[in-house]
Amino acid sequence: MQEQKFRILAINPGSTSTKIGVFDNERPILEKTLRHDLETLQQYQSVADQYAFRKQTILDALDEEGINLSKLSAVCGRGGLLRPIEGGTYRVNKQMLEDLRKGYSGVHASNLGGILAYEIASALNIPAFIVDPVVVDELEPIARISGFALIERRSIFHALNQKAVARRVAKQLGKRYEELNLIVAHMGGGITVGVHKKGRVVDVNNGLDGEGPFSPERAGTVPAGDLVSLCFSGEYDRDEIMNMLVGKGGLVSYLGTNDAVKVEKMIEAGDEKAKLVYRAMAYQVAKEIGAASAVLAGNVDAIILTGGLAYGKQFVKEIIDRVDWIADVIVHPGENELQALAEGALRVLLGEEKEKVYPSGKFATATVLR
Ligand SMILES: Nc1ncnc2c1ncn2[C@@H]1O[C@H](COP(=O)(O)OP(=O)(O)O)[C@@H](O)[C@H]1O
Ligand SMILES: CCCC(=O)OP(=O)(O)O
Repeated sequence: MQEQKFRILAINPGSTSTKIGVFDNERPILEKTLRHDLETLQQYQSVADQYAFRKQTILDALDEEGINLSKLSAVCGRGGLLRPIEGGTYRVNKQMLEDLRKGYSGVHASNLGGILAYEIASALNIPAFIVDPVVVDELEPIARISGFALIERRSIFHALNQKAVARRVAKQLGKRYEELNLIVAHMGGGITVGVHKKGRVVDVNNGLDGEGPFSPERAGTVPAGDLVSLCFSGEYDRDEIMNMLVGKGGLVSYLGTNDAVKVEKMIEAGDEKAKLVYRAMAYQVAKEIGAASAVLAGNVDAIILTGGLAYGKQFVKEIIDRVDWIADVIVHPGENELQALAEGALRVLLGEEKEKVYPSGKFATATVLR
């Protein structure tokens, strides 16, 4: 029988970039990172306001590359802060669009993924999907306890890339993902460290707004009492404080840039503050990996470092020096999200997997305290 052929456009809006890919089945024919500098993004009041800018940037890039939109079979976007759901491929529907537009579980660039996919796909009369959104929730009950009864820990992380890279490493090791205990540190605009226990992410820091290592643009865990004092100092409103934690935290707050490549240049030029802060970011990632190894009681098959920051040789070395006593460290710089999006859509188009209907599972009617 002749192989079915599908052309899929994958769209991955991150905090500092929009990545796009065009795939013929699983074969990439175009992959492009459209970087957005801080000044450009800061012109927009909210992530939702960036929609028209990002859509035009995507369409211009496809046009420049000579991609004929009418040849597309489907568009797949990275899913955002929806209701918590199990992993899988979901068709973009009305409820999903509503939740993405209002930021049901918060605001993040990936909220635009499903919206951009839908808008581009519906003009072409083809389906739009999302795969493994940032709200994939497989936490064990013990991991949900925060330490204060009104606040529950939430699973918000780089689910798409963490799972895709973990599967790739399992294949390299000649095992199934479901057989292994892995710690995956995704280090991009945000940083999340996931505990993958036999194929389920049973614990992970909420990489969006206030847990775990600081990142190029996020504050991560900060001392709670001091944060409360800042909130009630009378100098800042809620949005300003949230912007400090997400977008203007981390490297941005100390060094004025979210670009680790620039920070490395500052260090090369002898900037001692830049060196200290950059090393501190690696130190906090290593600490989080140590904590993750305790969740697995030390039974760790491998530690995986991935995301844009994993290209930084010195940064990666700082982490490895602190954690390689736990398990072998495997470095997969960058991410595999576009490929993972395309493959997720393809599995459904080929009928290998059933598309899931949003919202689903035990969280379908969940309300999130915010
Ligand atoms: N070669 C490199 N060396 C060090 N850091 C890098 C390199 N390439 C990208 N980065 C850094 O990785 C971060 C972005 O990671 P990425 O995974 O692309 O983020 P996101 O998808 O969240 O926008 C930025 O701080 C960027 O400067
Ligand atoms: C919301 C968790 C995912 C995340 O932080 O993505 P970016 O690093 O792309 O901002």
